[in-house]
This record gives sequence, C-alpha cells and structure tokens, in this order.
Amino acid sequence: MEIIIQPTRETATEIAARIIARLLSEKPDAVLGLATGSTPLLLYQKLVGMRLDWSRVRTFNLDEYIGLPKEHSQSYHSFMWENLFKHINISPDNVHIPDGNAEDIPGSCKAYEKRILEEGGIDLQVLGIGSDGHIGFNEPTSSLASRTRIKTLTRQTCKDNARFFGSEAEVPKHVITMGIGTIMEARHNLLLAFGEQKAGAVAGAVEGPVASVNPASVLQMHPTVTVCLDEGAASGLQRAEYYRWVYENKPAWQIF
Ligand SMILES: N[C@@H]1[C@@H](O)[C@H](O)[C@@H](COP(=O)(O)O)O[C@@H]1O
Repeated sequence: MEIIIQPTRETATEIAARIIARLLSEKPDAVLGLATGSTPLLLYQKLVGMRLDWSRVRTFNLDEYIGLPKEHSQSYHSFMWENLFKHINISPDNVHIPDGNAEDIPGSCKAYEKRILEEGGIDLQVLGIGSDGHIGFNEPTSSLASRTRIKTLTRQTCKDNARFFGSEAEVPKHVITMGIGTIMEARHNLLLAFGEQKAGAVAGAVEGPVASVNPASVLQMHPTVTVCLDEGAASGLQRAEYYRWVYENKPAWQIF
C-alpha cells in the first residue's frame, strides 16, 4: 500500500488525476472503475480540465441506489453524467452503472460482473471511503469475498448521505454495489480520503486488522493500492512519518 499524504485535498487530488492520466496515455482503452460522493468531485473536475481522450475508455461504477429514478438528481447515474461524462468524449456505450430499477436486480448484478470480465477486468478502481470504512456500499460485516449484489445501508450511511437529499428519510435504504471481491480484482485500487471525519476509517483501513467490520481494511491484501490523503484524513495514522519518508525518497521513475 502506498500512502501519499498531502497538505491539501487539492494537491492529493492532483496526484490521483496524474495517475489516471498516465494510465489513459499508456492504455487508451483502459477500464476504469469509478466512484461517487463528494470525495472524487475535484478529481473529475481535474480530469475534465486535462482534456484527455476518453473515446476508447470503458467505465464501471461501483454502486447505485435501488428504486431512485435514473433522472433523479441524486442517482449515481445523474451524478456521473453531471460531474464527468457530459464533459468528456466518452461513448455512452462504454459507460456502465448498476441499474437500480432493473426488473430482475439479482440477475442484473450477475450480468454486471460478467460484463466487467468481458471487458477484460478493471485496470484502475477509484474509491472513496465511508465514515464507517465502507467501500462502494459494502457496509461493515460485508463478506470480504462478496460480488455485485443488493445491500441495505446502515443508519450511519443514511445519515451521512442525507446531506445530498432533503432529509434522512429520503435516502434509499437499499443499493446495488460491486462486492469487495469484485473491487479486489481491480488491478490497481486508488483510494482518496479527505478531512478529519475520515481519519478513523482511514487509520482502520491502513493500520487496523483486516476485518469485515472495516471493509476498506481488506485493501491491505491487495498488491497495488495507492491512498491519497490530505492532512485531516491522515491525522489518525500512527506511522505517518514513515509514509512521508517513503514518498520523499521515491525513485524518480515512480513519480507521477
Ligand atoms: N457509496 C458512496 C461511496 O462510494 C463513497 O466513497 C462514500 C463516501 O462518500 P463521500 O465521498 O461523500 O464522503 O459514501 C458513499 O455512500
């Protein structure tokens, strides 16, 4: 796991954007796994500003609310088109987002997994982290081997996400999410976290025991993970000094 601690969200996001830009220049038909939430917003703005060629890029989103119309302002479908896809030259045929209104949701989850494999697997998965350590919508105690499926949100996540809706009661309680097993098959996981409210979850993910109560901790078992943090999100880390040392002494050929 490479832990990159930056003074601000801005500089941490800049590094993440450069990692993605480099992947797209090396592999113009890369398969990207994408996330929603407030964390990747600046990343998407930066990627738009970089004017990259997305014509052959394929994307798979992590998750979606069940029962929210696609056109609803808070559906992850709307989020992705509003904040990224409508600003870049991606082909709509190459965009994949779980369908929260499918007639047969379990069947659509299986088909989603199959489609990821057919496209060659995910080269790079962007991740945020919930205040309870969830990745995608894999809430604490999710199976570490889980695949794309239906999950019930925790009360905490409903509260956290109420800020996007009118009230907590309006947050759908059921979602489709890629599983932890699905995320673990991405060739590179790029996790972003900003602000002190994420410090506990980040510390648990990076330095805590690997346990389903903190789903992000499973990333310790993944060979290629980059974690981009600002000072607030890094403030609970015991070994921050070491991570800074590693980054400062990184060989030139590894610097993006
Ligand atoms: N499903 C999303 C996650 O993919 C996201 O990483 C997390 C953190 O959200 P935010 O970035 O807004 O803090 O919670 C949401 O519920």
